[in-house]
Amino acid sequence: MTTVLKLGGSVITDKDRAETVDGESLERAAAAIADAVSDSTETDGGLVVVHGGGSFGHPAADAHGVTTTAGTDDAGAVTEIHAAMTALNGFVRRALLERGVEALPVYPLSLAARNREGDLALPTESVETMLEEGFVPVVQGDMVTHAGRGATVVSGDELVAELARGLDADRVGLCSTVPGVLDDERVVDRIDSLADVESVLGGSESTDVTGGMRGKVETLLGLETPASIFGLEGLEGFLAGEDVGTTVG
Ligand SMILES: Nc1ncnc2c1ncn2[C@@H]1O[C@H](COP(=O)(O)OP(=O)(O)OP(=O)(O)O)[C@@H](O)[C@H]1O
Ligand SMILES: C=C(C)CCOP(=O)(O)O
Repeated sequence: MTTVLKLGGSVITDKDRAETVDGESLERAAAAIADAVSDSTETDGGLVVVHGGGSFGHPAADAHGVTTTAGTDDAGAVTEIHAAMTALNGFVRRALLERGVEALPVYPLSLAARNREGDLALPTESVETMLEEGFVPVVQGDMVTHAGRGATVVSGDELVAELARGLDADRVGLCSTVPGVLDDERVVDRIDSLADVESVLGGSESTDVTGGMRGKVETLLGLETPASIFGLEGLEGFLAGEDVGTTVG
């Protein structure tokens, strides 16, 4: 089984304090991943970890007026946003390495690009070889060059979708601050089309340049592999092969 798991920036950072990690949540996520990597047959085919921006990437991108569609030609701005994400990537990898997970960084800025239509091309050879060699790739939401627009943001959710396609992943999970997609505080079990949930989907409570829950569901609906959206309390279960939270697709 090849699994692609996103740790939402809203989970592993304090979204209301600039560039601050939520240490307790990151430790809890890293412990669940370390257990799964050492014990569970569910992750035998490899586990790719992707992480979002939280209070690292989003405020930096917002300050420069950059989103997934609004770009910049300013290399200083691109580097600043990229550096904020790289700093968070370092925290995630350190938490994993401390628990014996052989984590390696993957920086989409140097690997991926968007064409004029905004479609993302993400070569997967390096991630595939990392998996074959027993490493756990840790891929950050990032900036990418974008034909005709300089550089734009690439969200962790888009990277999850591209990696799931490119690696032909068996399981996809998005761990966020909510226990799933909520409809009046109740977790929606399954979403097959955007129309099912359009009225309840919103953005994010904090600064978020990539579309919050609505962007997440839209991105996941385009996938062949069903994807789960769940909270930190569902992470162990997801990694053990259980159905948790909301299934999209
Ligand atoms: N119907 C809904 N159900 C659940 N959450 C929703 C809904 N509508 C909007 N949201 C918001 O979506 C947020 C989750 O999206 P967000 O983009 O913040 O998560 P993330 O992927 O974990 O973080 P990041 O984008 O920083 O990586 C929730 O915290 C909530 O505020
Ligand atoms: C803001 C940047 C650079 C990445 C955002 O990724 P996301 O938090 O998954 O939407």
